[in-house]
Amino acid sequence: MPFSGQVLGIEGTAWNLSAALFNDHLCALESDPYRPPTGGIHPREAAQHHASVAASVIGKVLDEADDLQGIAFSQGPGLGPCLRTVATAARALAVARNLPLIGVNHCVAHVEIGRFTTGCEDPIVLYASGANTQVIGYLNNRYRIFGETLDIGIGNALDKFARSKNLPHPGGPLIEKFAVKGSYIDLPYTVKGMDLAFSGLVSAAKESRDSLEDVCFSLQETAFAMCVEVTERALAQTGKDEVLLVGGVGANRRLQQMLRTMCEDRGASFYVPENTFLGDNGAMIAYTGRLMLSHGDPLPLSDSTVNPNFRSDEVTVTWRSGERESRTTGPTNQGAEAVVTLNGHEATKCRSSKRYRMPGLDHRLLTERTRAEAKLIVQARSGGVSTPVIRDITRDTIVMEEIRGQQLKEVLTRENLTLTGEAIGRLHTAGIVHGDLTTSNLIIRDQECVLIDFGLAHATHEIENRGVDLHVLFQTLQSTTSEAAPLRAAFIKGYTATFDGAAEVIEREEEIIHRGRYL
Ligand SMILES: C[C@@H](O)[C@H](NC(=O)OP(=O)(O)OC[C@H]1O[C@@H](n2cnc3c(N)ncnc32)[C@H](O)[C@@H]1O)C(=O)O
Ligand SMILES: Nc1ncnc2c1ncn2[C@@H]1O[C@H](COP(=O)(O)OP(=O)(O)OP(=O)(O)O)[C@@H](O)[C@H]1O
Ligand SMILES: [Fe+2]
Repeated sequence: MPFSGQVLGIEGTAWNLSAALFNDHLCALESDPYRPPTGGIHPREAAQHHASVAASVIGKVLDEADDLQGIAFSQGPGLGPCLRTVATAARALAVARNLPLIGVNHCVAHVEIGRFTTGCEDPIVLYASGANTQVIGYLNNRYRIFGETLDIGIGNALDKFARSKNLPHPGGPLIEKFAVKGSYIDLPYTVKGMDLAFSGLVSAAKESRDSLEDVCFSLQETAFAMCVEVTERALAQTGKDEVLLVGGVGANRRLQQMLRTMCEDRGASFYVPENTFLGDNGAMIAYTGRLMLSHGDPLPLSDSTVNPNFRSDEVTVTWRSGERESRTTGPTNQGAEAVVTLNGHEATKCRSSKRYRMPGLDHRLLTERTRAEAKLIVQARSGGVSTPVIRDITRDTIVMEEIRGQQLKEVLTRENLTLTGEAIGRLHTAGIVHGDLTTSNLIIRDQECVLIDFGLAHATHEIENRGVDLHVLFQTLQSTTSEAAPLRAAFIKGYTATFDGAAEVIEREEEIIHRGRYL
């Protein structure tokens, strides 16, 4: 029998105390945002705000209830004091009314309300909010994180910059206004595989002596181009053909436009919910809570402790059927950033201009990456790493030997992961990091692992960069197979055999996984 009845959802992970009532449609939604008088969000003050308005906000929504069946709340991620305030209110209500309690993952809720309100089915999600910047896709009953920020969320990055210019919180919408009158200047662009970092960009923007309009414009252009690039990468890797934008920063028109352009050029569909459902809101919690309850996921009170670092891939999704069949790729390999044509002997890799990004940025990325790629392929070969032989190079094109073998993603065995570990160990010994270690950039041929796609590679001995190399690979394994752990162990075996500094890098990779995102 289909589930009927209403679920109350309470959201309060950071700036917005919001409650909603969901049946098979939204019945009521009330919010009371916290606005810091100065500076950014102060967790304790925000929690005090939530505590002082909760009764009235929730009360108004409950006035509309006539068939209440459950109480859902944001269990995490978010700011500890805020989460605890909301959880306390939710527990009290559930006990008083003898109703089931449902602990909702806030990130999953952003995705679910986005799918519901736009009607998309199986998208690659760009979740761009204050605290989070993630590229998410559904696989084997979980929302997998393909890539994410390695330091701060994009919204926090924008807000930090705005604060440094004495603009009030939240800075994102104001930056969007100033940007309208700006022109493009170069700022640091940091993409590592499907991960991103914003700190360097924010520091450079803060220090820039150009006009506020120009810096706001270029900050947006650079940060958004980074997000669109990793989203396109996830599309190319998974073969999915829908993109969904969620999170508070999703309200930005320029970000929406850039994603729409990228999707048009790739033949994918772009979806974005209306603003009410983009930033934090109670409706997303009520809706997702109702989905969970109707599939039998209530939460015992003893398990209702909040989790400030709750990640989307920790949730088993009980309410969705499998992902849709992926599209098959055509005769040319249209990767995320280049078109590669193979003729049986040679591979011609031509980097494509991207309409979504500024011509200046586009030209810079194409030239820098083509040049760096050719140079590092040659250097890696001299360090004993198997790579294609380079035959020719122009501004945006490299002609190289075609490697005839199987992509690692097609042959994910322990033996092949050990071969991969050996190759990466040699690469790191040679002082090079690959920068994009996904399983389609590793080709297994004649009992060896050949490395291709050095577009994001660089020469460095830094442990952090090596750690990120491993992290990108392990994340790909995590998001594409159900037996990531033994494959990871097999990789480490090979890596340790060919690289003296392996232990330190493996330790760093573990640190990267556990690093908090709420800086
Ligand atoms: C865990 C949870 O607390 C957190 N929530 C959160 O970050 O609030 P959200 O409502 O999703 O996003 C707020 C961010 O969204 C930015 N923002 C809002 N409108 C914007 C605009 N037009 N352009 C750029 N940024 C904008 C704000 O500057 C702020 O940084 C999250 O989802 O990560
Ligand atoms: N030298 C080569 N020999 C054989 N196949 C190749 C070669 N270079 C590239 N390819 C094929 O083309 C695909 C795309 O190449 P590459 O990864 O270099 O481009 P890309 O646009 O950077 O892709 P992505 O961003 O998705 O990693 C590879 O996954 C591989 O299948
Ligand atoms: Fe959020």
